[in-house]
Amino acid sequence: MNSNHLLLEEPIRMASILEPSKPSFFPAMTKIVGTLGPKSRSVEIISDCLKAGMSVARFDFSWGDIEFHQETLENLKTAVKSIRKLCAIMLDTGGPELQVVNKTEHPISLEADTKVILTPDQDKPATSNLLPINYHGLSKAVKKGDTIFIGQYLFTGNETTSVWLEVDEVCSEDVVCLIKNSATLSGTLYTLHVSQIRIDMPTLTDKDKEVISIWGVQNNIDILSLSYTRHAEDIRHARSFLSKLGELNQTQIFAKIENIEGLTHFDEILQEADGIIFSRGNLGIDLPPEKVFLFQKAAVYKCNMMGKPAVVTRVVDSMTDNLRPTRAEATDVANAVLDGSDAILLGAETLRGLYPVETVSTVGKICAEAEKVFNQDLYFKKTVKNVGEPMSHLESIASSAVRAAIKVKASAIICFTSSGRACRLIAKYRPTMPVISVVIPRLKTNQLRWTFSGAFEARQSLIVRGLFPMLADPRHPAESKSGSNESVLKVALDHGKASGVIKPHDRVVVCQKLGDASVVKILELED
Ligand SMILES: Nc1ncnc2c1ncn2[C@@H]1O[C@H](COP(=O)(O)OP(=O)(O)OP(=O)(O)O)[C@@H](O)[C@H]1O
Ligand SMILES: CC(=O)C(=O)O
Ligand SMILES: [K+]
Ligand SMILES: [Mg+2]
Repeated sequence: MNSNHLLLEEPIRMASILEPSKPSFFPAMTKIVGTLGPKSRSVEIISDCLKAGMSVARFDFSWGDIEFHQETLENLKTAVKSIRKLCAIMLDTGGPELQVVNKTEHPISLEADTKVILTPDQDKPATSNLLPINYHGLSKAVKKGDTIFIGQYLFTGNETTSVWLEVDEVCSEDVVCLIKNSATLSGTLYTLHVSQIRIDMPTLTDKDKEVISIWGVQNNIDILSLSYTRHAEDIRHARSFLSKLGELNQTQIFAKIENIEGLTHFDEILQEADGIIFSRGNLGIDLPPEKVFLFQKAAVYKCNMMGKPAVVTRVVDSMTDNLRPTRAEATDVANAVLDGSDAILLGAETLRGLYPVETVSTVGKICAEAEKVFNQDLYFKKTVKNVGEPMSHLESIASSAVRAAIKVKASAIICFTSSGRACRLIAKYRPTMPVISVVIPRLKTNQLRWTFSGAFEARQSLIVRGLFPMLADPRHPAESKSGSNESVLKVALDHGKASGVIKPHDRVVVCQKLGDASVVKILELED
């Protein structure tokens, strides 16, 4: 199998495991995406999450309205300004998600071995034997014997509120099910999963389009997380939709793979998408449990080889209610890093969990430890081999920069870029040191006004492992490539020093263009 079965490079001294880890400014090279919700929307909590290492904020439109999310976003903006740390904004669509509609929000008790009817008639109240759902096509999609799961949105497995049903019969649009376990549905949002069926609803729903054209446009979203992506066509369609929304033609699209249909079309989806989110919450139900790891490893590997960010979800569910993850979860986070993931996405833990800040910080610490034993050497060789020859000039420069930085034990790589392309290629080779990507704004026009590029490019690299962007002053526009960019380089070095990454007498590798030539140079710092 083509996965990165990464082994530790050399045997580890047992005693070294107990040595306290060196504190570092950057919590980890692996990025953390936090879902902002009821338990993580105050300026204070958001600031603490940012300080603990969150670099992407996910706004999940499966629940909450535009006003609610806008209020949260305003708080995020305040936090970003006050602690001076960039954060990317991700809009996560609702997509073709099946939901139980319980308008009264009263708890509903379901009793094992009795029957319950799922009906698309949303005017009926939810009761112990009738559950209205938001989808008319269920009766056509299921057959007797199929298994249906109903759980609290982003259910953690800890709740006693989820229920398994077995389809007993189909009566016109209704589906009669046998309840397999007793449970009480309490809480606001319940989603329905039916394994391995095709839902004939569009991936980008009308509601999603409305949210994107209002909230998305207003807030210049950096990343669209396209829930339930099933085909490459879904991405093309979303991209064409974004392209008509002004600045959102720069928004990146991350395909969320949440079911077997998405898994089957993974290769074509990866070609079209800017990144992939392995939605293990949903996938974990659609796939047999023993197959989940296999998909993760194979898919992360493919993303790595394409140089596209791979994001893994649902790692420390138990931290929703506890200060410590289970040992299985802690190991799982580390394995996601060893597999080559770029980022970890937190769902219930930050959305409605009791310890959002501690979760970000714990996950960051586990990632940092795993990065230390990541077999970069093996990874590098595989990546070079996979690219083949002849390499493109830029790819050869990028891989050389990483190799040089490792060989001279540089403490950082500084890479100049406008499009972000060069930095991403460097990140593809998984350097063991932070890459300070200096994004040089470019003057551009839409024939109405002149603006500078760079903000999207800088924030979008916040989901790429190892990249730490810095937006250069527009008074150093890209057009001034002629000089050696000494002044910007100085700012970048100062930035690295201030953040503790670069110290006196360190070596730093710089990747930039001098005249027409792309160069990799090694600096020996004095002070
Ligand atoms: N303003 C700049 N000053 C110096 N070097 C730069 C600058 N911008 C990019 N480079 C260097 O140019 C090379 C090409 O990188 P990259 O593709 O990211 O450049 P770009 O300017 O963003 O995009 P493009 O070359 O596609 O116009 C890399 O070696 C990169 O470090
Ligand atoms: C986050 C999410 O949607 C999932 O894991 O399914
Ligand atoms: K969603
Ligand atoms: Mg999901």
